[in-house]
Amino acid sequence: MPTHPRVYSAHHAAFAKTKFGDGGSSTPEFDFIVVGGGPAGCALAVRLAESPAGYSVLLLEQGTTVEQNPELQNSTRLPLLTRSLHGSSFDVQYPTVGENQFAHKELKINNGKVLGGSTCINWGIWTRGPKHDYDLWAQLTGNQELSWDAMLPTFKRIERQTSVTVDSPQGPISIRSSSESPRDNYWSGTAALSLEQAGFKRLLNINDGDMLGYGELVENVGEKGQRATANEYLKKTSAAGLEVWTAVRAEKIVFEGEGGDGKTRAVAVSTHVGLVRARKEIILSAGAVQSPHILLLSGLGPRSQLDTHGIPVIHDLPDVGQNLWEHPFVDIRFKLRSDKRRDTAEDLASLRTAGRHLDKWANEGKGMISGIPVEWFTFTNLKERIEPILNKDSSMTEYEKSTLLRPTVPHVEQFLHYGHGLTAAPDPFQSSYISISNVLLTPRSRGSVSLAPGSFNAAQESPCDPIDPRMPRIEVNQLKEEVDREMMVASIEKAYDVLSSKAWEEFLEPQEKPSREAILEIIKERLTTLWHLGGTCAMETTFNKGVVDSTFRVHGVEGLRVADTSVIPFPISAHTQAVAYAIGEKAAVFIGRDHP
Ligand SMILES: Cc1cc2nc3c(=O)[nH]c(=O)nc-3n(C[C@H](O)[C@H](O)[C@H](O)COP(=O)(O)OP(=O)(O)OC[C@H]3O[C@@H](n4cnc5c(N)ncnc54)[C@H](O)[C@@H]3O)c2cc1C
Repeated sequence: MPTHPRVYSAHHAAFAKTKFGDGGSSTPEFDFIVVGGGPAGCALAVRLAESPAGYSVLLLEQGTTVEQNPELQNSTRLPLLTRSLHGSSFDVQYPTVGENQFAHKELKINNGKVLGGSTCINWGIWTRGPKHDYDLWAQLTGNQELSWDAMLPTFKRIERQTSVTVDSPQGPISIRSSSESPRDNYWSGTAALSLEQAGFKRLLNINDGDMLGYGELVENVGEKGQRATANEYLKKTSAAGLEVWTAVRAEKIVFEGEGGDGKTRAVAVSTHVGLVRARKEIILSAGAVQSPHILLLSGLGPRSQLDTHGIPVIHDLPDVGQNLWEHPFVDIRFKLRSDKRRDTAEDLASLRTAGRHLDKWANEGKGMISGIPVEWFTFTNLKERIEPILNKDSSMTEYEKSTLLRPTVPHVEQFLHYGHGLTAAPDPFQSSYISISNVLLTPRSRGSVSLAPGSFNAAQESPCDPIDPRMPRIEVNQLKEEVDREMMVASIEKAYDVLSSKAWEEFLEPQEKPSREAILEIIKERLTTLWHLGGTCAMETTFNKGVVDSTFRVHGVEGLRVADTSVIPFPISAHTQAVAYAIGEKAAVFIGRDHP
């Protein structure tokens, strides 16, 4: 793979001998080891390696590369084909436990398992999030470098606008808004009008920090409609000190020092192929499920849980794996009248029409396949609706008040699909749809990642298939809290208003707005996840001890950080990839400062 800096795969016969010597006689050593090649890990490893300090950096990824899997390449290039990657070798599909879910479903949560992480299998929606979330991070952690004003230059370092704009930043990840896309969506004007008619205020840019209203989609897609993944960081760097190992699974962290609660230092990563030492630091960027899982397997976590699994306690950290948040979502669909059918995502499920769209994209770089069939987003604050529920709930903490009841925060997001939405099976021969996806951005419900029976013993065994990750027990507890259900109901009611508005009258078959009870049944049937996980190694705040400090250093040990969406203390009102890149970028700054 010539475009990347030195990339080695453990699948190659010579790998073990080259890296670990004959019979494993040597232990490779780097200044820094970054575990996990998703957006946070790639941004962090590249920025560290580009530092003038001349660090040597090893990036470890359990999956293989897109280039090693040519049969999946087209699907990773085109966001609209994302669905075909679900269940492929690039996808972990984390199983979850369903007992506390409102819908009692055992979800399988897709997650990338390939160099580039979930950016290779995601939808390509690009949202930085509201400035008020970052300002609250800064306020609650006491670190002003996490405020919106301090994050803005970080986002500009990541992004590259495909159109020429006045203040055009030039980072590795190309982004564009839907009006700059050659997608040529027939429904755009009608959809915008319907949002106006439903009372939404037009936003000029959904990424300028103020998000209440409706605005255009921004997507991380390059000039030819190709998805920009975290691999862009690796392709664009010439840093000599960066080495990438793929198909290598990190099992646990190895410590030296006193143990117990004394000074203990992380010095090496035990992988399924051998031990690798870090002279300065080890950083976990393995995502919101695997970063806490690796900590637990290494002896950092709630003492009682570690004792139950027979894992020697390095440091008692009760919050590891707790506070798991995610964004639940539910599609509402209205049928297009049969004589009004035009291009929608259903076309891609029919060979005849999909061929036409594929040809158009291949020959002209245009058409609906050159992006996702979404153009408009809405963001709504529901403070007035949820305050009465929270006021009568005596378990409501100050922390929850400070995050949930802000008048500026978007509680729910909606996006308009030209097609059947993300959760329904395509139905090309029967009918075609316009859908609204309703996303709960600020759930109060929390889940957890914990050790599954046998995890520790399994982690000791070696070798095993490097791309078969260890599975912890995952509870997401979607809509467990009443207030979460209320926010979802409010969003769905609004979705009915939008799709029943005058603008859609001649195009859509009418549907009566269901009762509250009927909406709850719809939610039960269609509830799923938007694959945004976070919070499991949260930053310390005024209210919570957390797992890491505000520069992502793990409490109680030295030489170890977590840098990925796990550190986000409360659900951010945004799709999470831009935030993950920003966390990787920030971590490089914090680490560089500690190791001049
Ligand atoms: C189907 C889908 C659609 C999505 N759509 C969007 C979207 O449109 N917009 C958006 O903003 N976000 C979206 N997301 C979410 C976004 O992609 C993630 O939030 C983001 O990728 C998280 O980044 P991360 O670096 O924290 O972790 P990840 O992307 O999960 O990367 C972690 C990496 O670590 C590796 N790893 C894990 N354990 C180990 C180990 N033990 N050893 C070695 N390597 C390991 C994994 O293989 C993976 O490559 C979507 C996600 C999915 C799955």
